[in-house]
Amino acid sequence: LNPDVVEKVQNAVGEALGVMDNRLSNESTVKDGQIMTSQKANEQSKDLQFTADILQEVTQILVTKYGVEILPEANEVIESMLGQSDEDDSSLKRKKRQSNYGGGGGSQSTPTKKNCQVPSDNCRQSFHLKTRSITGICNNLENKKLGNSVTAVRRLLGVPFYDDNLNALRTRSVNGGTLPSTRLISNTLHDEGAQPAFDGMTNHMHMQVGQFIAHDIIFMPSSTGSNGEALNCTECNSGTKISSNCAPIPAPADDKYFKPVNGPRCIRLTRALNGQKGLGVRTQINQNSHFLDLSSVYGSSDCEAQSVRSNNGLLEIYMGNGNVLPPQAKNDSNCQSTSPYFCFTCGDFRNSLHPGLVPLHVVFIKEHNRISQLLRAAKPLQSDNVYYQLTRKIMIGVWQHIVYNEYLPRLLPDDYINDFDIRPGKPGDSFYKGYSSTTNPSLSAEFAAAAFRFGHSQARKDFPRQSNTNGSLGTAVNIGSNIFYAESQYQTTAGATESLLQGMLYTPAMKVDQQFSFPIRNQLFEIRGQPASGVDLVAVNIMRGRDIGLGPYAKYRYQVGLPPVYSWNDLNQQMPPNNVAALKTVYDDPRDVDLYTGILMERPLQDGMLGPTGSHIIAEQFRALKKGDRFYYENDVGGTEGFTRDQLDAIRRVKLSKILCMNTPSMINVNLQVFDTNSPKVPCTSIPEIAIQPFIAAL
Ligand code: HEM
Ligand SMILES: [Ca+2]
Repeated sequence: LNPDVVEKVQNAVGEALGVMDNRLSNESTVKDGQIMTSQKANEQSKDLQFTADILQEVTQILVTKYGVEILPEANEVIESMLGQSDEDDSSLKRKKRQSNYGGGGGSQSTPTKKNCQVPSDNCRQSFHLKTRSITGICNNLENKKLGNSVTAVRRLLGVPFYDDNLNALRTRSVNGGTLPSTRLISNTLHDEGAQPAFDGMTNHMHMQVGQFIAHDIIFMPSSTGSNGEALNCTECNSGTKISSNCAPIPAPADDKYFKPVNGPRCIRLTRALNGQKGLGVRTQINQNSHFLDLSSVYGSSDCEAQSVRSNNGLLEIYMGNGNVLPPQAKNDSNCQSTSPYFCFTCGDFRNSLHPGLVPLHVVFIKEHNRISQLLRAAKPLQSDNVYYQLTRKIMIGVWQHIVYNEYLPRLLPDDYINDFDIRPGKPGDSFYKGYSSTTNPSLSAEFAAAAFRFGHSQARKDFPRQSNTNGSLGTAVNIGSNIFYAESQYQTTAGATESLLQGMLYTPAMKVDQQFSFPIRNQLFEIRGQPASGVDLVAVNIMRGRDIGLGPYAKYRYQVGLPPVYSWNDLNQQMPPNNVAALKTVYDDPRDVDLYTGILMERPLQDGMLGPTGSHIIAEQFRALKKGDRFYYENDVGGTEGFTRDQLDAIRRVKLSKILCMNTPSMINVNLQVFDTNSPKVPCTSIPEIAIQPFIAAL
């Protein structure tokens, strides 16, 4: 190490700690729960943030003084200060504690009610050859942290797009002007208008399963204050006054919903948590295991996994007035409904976000318990863990099959399914042979913050309740006043979770287009009786893209095989003329268009819901999640315990509609095509349930 660089780095660290301490004294935070959020950081993420924020500050100081050229050498110095292992209580971390860091604030997302036994991270142990870990560790035997929870997201173009190339949100037009506020973009381009367009074919269940997939594979936590509490990023000047991790969105002066009060009004936004591990660019993390492994049911940390388990292989449930619900989260301060209508504890913190989500959690918990009980009934002498692990393995296989066999084909055109090799086999087909330990399964930032948020366009303004005969049961539950309110799940006379579930099967989703329903654009996280206390999810999505350094739409066109953009006319091939005209009214230049907006403005491909850019980013991600997952259900990887041919065939015959039937007592008939609003209804009994015998044989 060059002593000169060592000294420069040490000085910069000292200076950075001073800056951070100074900021600390200005930083105003609020107690957990006072600001409703879905992106709540757990302790492990918070711990990363404290170091990362300092590293980012050190980077700024060094770059300002010596230019970016110093970073590679400076990084070597930092590495030696941080020590080799993440777990080390390195000198930088100790310094951070001395300077008041180290975070208090308990967390509901890491419950401590049980002793959590963390499996060894020695990937050679037989556990890891047979069993998919909860966190994702050792899925990849060569690079054990690949796809693990609390690791970085991937960037499709390799680099982020920041104004300073390091950390600062993109604010400038290619013409030198300022980019439009994302709320202005939302108002101008994404308002629903007078005639909301429903999807002619696809039901609301497709939306709901999409979100369940999202909550399995991506959880990008928001930054917290240095005491571990939530930042209050509501005021327009909070980015300078409160924390550089605030990025509030200015509302236009003539905004119809977020009206000015004593001056300009902003929509709150906290920047995604920075988890950079060295000097250089800001880096966002995924707090869930990246793999498609039902993290939403089983959790993404070992403690979280324990907190949803019961005994005899079962998952915990709560019986509310005769209805099965997930266990109650009595200490969840984020929950807006109060005793006795608590929100719930599931593998994913966001489970009680809105009324459509809990019913699906219930179905998967019940299916786990149903299968586990079948196994135990057949071979009663095994341990809790044996039933749990085998059931979990079956459930994840079934889930992956549903995603690749039923969900994706409705979203993506056939040629994308073929080109990206994401079509699952049929019963009798051979194993999948494409596993590759060099494929990075991690979530791409572009998928997480743009492409896969297409589903927000499918969300209706409400969740109608329906009986099995298609009759309406009570009034529809609207979204706007039910974000993190859980009463609707307890309303037995209105059919509790079951009527919400059936409502999603029998009512259409909104069409995937640039329009969003009113509550999505105005009432996310709104507190009842306090209009405009929430956020605009569309404005947030676009701003999130700038926050995490997504490039503008035009930058991705080459990657997805489209010609470059120099003028507005170059967009005509992929976008209807009306959409290009609309874009012109808000953006200065076609090369400024944000990725999320660009994706939604494209004309959908034939047999698909999205245009070429969204379809490509999504297909690429699901290829990575298949090819890069050693435990992908169709695999036969030497040394890894997968499924036998009989077991695989049993899974390949599973249909989501049957799982909904088996776990919804009032359901007698079901859509033959589960995501088809107009599908003929058939008796549940006419669809076979999973053949359990091949799995019992393995016990
Ligand atoms: C009523 C339905 C829904 C609501 C209210 C909702 C709400 C939200 C909220 C509040 C966020 C966090 C935004 C942020 O802070 O950046 C979010 C993120 C996200 N949503 Fe949704 N969502 C819904 C449905 C869906 C659907 C159907 C999909 C996919 C098909 C989806 C995919 C995503 C993804 C990928 C993220 C990013 C998650 C992360 O980075 O952690 N959502 N959603
Ligand atoms: Ca996962």
